[in-house]
Amino acid sequence: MRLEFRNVSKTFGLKAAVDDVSFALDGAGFVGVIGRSGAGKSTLLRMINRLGDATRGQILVDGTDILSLGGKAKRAWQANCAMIFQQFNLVPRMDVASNVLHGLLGQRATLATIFNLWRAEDIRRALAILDRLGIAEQAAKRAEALSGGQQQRVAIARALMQDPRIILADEPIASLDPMNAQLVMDALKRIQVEDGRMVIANLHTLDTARRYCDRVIGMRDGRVVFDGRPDLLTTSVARDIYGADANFTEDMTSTAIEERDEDIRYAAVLVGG
Ligand SMILES: Nc1ncnc2c1ncn2[C@@H]1O[C@H](COP(=O)(O)OP(=O)(O)OP(=O)(O)O)[C@@H](O)[C@H]1O
Repeated sequence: MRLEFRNVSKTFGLKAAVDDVSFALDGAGFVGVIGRSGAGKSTLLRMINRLGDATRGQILVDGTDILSLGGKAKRAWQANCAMIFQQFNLVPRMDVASNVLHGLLGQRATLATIFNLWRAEDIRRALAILDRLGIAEQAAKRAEALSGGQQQRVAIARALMQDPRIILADEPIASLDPMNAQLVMDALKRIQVEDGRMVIANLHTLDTARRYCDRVIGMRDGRVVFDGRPDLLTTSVARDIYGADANFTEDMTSTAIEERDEDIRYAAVLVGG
């Protein structure tokens, strides 16, 4: 799959949240979008699945401008790019399995979904996805009873239910402690590598971008100011992206955890890796 931004801008009033952005992504990979708050990361991501429209430009997916899609074609595209959010956006009082099955809303008859009548094969698939993410035993619990890291993995499971080509993640670990952040990032990475799906994640820390991404896009004031491999993200490049002064240190964007042995073993058990 080729995803190409061509001179894409999005303005709110006079403010250009995304300003003449062009880049192309070829094939599956893990792409991180970094930049300080207000740089335009969310706006960029939301245009890809048409949660927000662009003011100018084209977003080409295998040659088709997805910004020009309407009606059924637009919905089909949206089903192909699932989104996960910082605040998980689950239905808190609903059980985990039903939350996951909600990934199929729009693909199944409305009446059946209102009454929570799902096909046996859908239920089996939801449970298999939960199992893959290491949270099968939570399937019958209410979503609100789970930890943040578990809830985010439920949100990932719901996204996978759509069988999307792209997973868009808007600050997926910003509300999580470092341990749970690692579990969630490991789960996203596995999905990207094993399934060959493209993952595009807005990340608020440099160390996460370095550790998980194949490609990093750095934004500042709506513009792309860095686009390349994570190993090219030197401190001075980072300083430029974050618009920081000479006092900038990487710790300012860091959530690095101490990698104690038991943490690593625990993570491996939970994600089944
Ligand atoms: N619906 C909106 N109406 C008006 N201005 C908006 C709207 N959405 C975003 N903006 C503005 O556009 C700019 C980019 O916002 P955006 O949320 O994309 O940045 P971000 O990099 O994702 O930041 P954060 O990490 O804080 O979410 C900001 O100046 C923001 O105030």
